[in-house]
Amino acid sequence: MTVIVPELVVVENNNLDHKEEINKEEEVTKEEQQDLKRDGGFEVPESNAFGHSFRDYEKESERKESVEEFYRTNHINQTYEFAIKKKEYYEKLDKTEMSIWECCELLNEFVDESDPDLDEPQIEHLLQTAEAIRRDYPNEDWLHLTALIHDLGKVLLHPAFGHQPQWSVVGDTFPLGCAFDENIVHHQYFKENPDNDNPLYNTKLGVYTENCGLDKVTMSWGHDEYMYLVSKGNNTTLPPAALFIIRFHSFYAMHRSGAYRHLMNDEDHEMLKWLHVFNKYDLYSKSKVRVNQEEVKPYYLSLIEKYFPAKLKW
Ligand SMILES: O[C@H]1[C@H](O)[C@@H](O)[C@H](O)[C@@H](O)[C@H]1O
Ligand SMILES: [Fe+2]
Ligand SMILES: [Fe+2]
Repeated sequence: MTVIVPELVVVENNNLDHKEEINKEEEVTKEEQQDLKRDGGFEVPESNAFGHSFRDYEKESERKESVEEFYRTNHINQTYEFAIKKKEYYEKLDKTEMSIWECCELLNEFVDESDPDLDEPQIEHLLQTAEAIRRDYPNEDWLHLTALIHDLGKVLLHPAFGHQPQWSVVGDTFPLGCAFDENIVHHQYFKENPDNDNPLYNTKLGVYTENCGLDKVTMSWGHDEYMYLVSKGNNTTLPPAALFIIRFHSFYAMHRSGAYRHLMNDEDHEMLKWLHVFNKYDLYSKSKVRVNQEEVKPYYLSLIEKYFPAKLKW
């Protein structure tokens, strides 16, 4: 199968060089971590809105306890069977019909309980990410739209979707049907997950074969997989790299820590370049500074029209 990947044009004032990171089996090294931080176009802030470093799950803060409780519940309940059932139920896309922008507005109501870096309504996060990436990659309009929609799957929290609990919608994701990797946030809570004691699921490969490709992997159920299903099921014309970003942006153990390389194939490594670009904006654009929605709305409406039908099935 040939997959068309948009060419990664490294913008001039952007010295992020992801080429070295591809096809490496080992964990992301210190140097690579530095590379991820270094960027002339986008200034990576030292601290989040609470004055702490980003994604510090151990740091005492007003959100630490609730975030940890979130992951405890998430890690106990996300099993291979659970994820498969949810996917079967939601991939029918028979719950409702609405436009992308309507969905963005629905997210005004929700704050993500898994996030140590942000307690703003989700629509702010979508616009902050999209506007930040648009500034540095002005010509990649598909990437602006990907940023705008990447978290729309959080609409599963909405009463119209059965009011799903936060643990089955948000937070980092991880493969099921094989051993849980130590790089996953609050890994200790997997001890209470029934799959952890199941010999079918608790080995390195579990139900998978070496380098089978992430497309074959059942990830913990949540907003990533759901929005991927929605985008694909509504025949978006966004490129495969956009779908990969949407589907795996919460898979930090893979894209940040370099875990689960044994499940990835060559295409995954190609796509990962773009996910690395995207992640910087997804994570570090989180702030208390709000974007003027009315001002930017016409631009995003034009992108939605280019890549999606007017009404989508959800
Ligand atoms: O708390 C955050 C949030 O839920 C994001 O939307 C998700 O993509 C991240 O992976 C997660 O850690
Ligand atoms: Fe997300
Ligand atoms: Fe996000």
